[in-house]
Amino acid sequence: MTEQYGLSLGKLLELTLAGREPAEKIQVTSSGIRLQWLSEGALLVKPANGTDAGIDLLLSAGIHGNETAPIEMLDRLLKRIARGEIKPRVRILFLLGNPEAMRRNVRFVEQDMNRLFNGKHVLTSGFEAQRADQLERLVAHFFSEPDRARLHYDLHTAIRGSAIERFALYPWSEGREHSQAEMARLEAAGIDAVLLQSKPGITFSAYSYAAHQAEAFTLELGKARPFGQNAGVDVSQLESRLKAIIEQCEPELPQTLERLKVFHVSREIIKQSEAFRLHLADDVANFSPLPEGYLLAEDGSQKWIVTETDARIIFPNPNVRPGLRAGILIVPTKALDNS
Ligand SMILES: O=C(O)CCC(=O)N[C@@H](CCC(=O)O)C(=O)O
Ligand SMILES: [Zn+2]
Repeated sequence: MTEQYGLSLGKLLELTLAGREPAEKIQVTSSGIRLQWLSEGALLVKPANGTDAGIDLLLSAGIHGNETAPIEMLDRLLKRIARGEIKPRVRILFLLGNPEAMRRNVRFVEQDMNRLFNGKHVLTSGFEAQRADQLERLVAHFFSEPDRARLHYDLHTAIRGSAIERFALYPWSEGREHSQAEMARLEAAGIDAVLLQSKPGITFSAYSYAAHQAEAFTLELGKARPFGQNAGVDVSQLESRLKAIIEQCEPELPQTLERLKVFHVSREIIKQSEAFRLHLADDVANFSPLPEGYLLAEDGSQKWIVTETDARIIFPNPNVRPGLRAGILIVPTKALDNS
């Protein structure tokens, strides 16, 4: 196939959705960029000889199969690489997390894959557990080269609408500080808020962060919609920033955070049993403020009453399995200008 139409490995998404393996697993563009199919939904891109800037960039989407806007964005970036329009100077691993859930347009098939990392998949079995294991191995291999900068953006969209549309969750690990420079980069990528975690996590970004010392983020980019219906999800600023990182032509980042809103987790609401009741309407958006004294949830004799000043709720979801997070109570870390 000519480069005008792009190398056929640029069709990672089409191949993955069709459940097809490419006949040719390695292809090289005319400028020496190497594309390698690793397994279903996994493609490695290497810069041409002598152009590698020493950065390993992991771009993942589709960990939840019905969160399609970021999958479409990665598809656009990869196709531009395969056409020779974008010339990477960083190694990139493209991962489409849960192909079967993507084909069915569902969040997951058997269980939420974004609760199966950092060792959790070995405690269970089934389709998503095997895939989480495979993704961890792919990432471990990708991040095994020494003395390189490691960056992971795990891209999502949310079940509910959000008062703050684009936001990041920044994992936590003992002894590490959240990087101001990375937060400035998020701001430059059109992310409006960041939520700092304060305990170890079991999500995909928490795995890269803790197990491979990558700078890693879950990015929430709008509301989840089916393929082809994402005109209302604006990822343009992030897409331009990723292109700039890939080509190593990023405009200089500001030294201080200007408009990024910073929150930290006050408490996670963990559903204990099927008696769990959440006292929030389905249309309450992420980041909605909750008044002090508000009875947020009950589970048998356990009650979650808001005691925090200026608390907000994100990801309220009473339909998770017992033992899993049914919402996060967050509070602002610094004075908020526009809230
Ligand atoms: O909208 C929701 O309720 C969930 C959206 C979503 O999938 N969010 C991620 C966040 C991952 C993290 O905490 O870093 C998730 O719940 O897996
Ligand atoms: Zn998600």
